[in-house]
Amino acid sequence: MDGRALLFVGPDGSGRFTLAEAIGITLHIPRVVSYTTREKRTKETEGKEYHYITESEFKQMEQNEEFIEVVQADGICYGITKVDCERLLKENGSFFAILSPEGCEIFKKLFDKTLTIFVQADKETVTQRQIQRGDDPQTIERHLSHYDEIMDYQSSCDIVIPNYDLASTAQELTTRIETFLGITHHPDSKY
Ligand SMILES: Nc1nc2c(ncn2[C@@H]2O[C@H](COP(=O)(O)OP(=O)(O)O)[C@@H](O)[C@H]2O)c(=O)[nH]1
Ligand SMILES: Nc1ncnc2c1ncn2[C@@H]1O[C@H](COP(=O)(O)OP(=O)(O)O)[C@@H](O)[C@H]1O
Repeated sequence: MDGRALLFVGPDGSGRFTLAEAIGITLHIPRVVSYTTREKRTKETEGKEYHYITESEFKQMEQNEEFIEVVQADGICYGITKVDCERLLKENGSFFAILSPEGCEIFKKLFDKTLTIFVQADKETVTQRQIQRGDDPQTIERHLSHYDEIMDYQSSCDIVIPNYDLASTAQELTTRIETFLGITHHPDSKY
């Protein structure tokens, strides 16, 4: 596909969603929203974090070949549709996605220009953030069981960014994404 896909990957709780949202607002780049069969959590909103669908709806969409890629993790299905990617590329020329390493590899093959951004934080930090976010203990344990395997993927990414101080991480990442997108600023510009 002709267009630029910015792919966020990293361990759960590292801050992928937070950074993608913040940078998306600054640079006016939308995020492609995945479909999932997992239940919507109380704090989540349909169409914001995900599109929540049943397993049979997911199967039907898969049979109709609507997905550009699908992944199953811990019994939950996730997928991104071709039509959503095409629409965002037509409207904006680029989009963000939050993906597993497998999803990133598929997108790398399908898109002309991809930038893989690995958001990194240590195990203690991601654990604390998930507790604060209100994830239940089983979910945190499930996420942590994938931590080491996901960290191994950083060597395959274009950018590896540690996320501790949110403001400075967002600023550094914005600059690096602007370079990738070929956005230049007037030297006197404050932003
Ligand atoms: N390949 C792929 N991975 C996805 C997609 N949507 C989400 N993910 C990954 O699935 C993981 C689990 O999602 P999450 O919302 O945290 O569900 P939880 O594990 O139940 O808390 C995330 O860490 C993402 O990396 C998708 O459409 N494709
Ligand atoms: N640099 C940071 N400092 C402190 N808290 C952060 C930082 N980045 C993200 N968070 C918080 O940590 C939690 C996990 O971030 P989130 O973006 O949901 O992670 P992910 O999408 O990688 O699972 C959220 O509650 C978020 O507000």
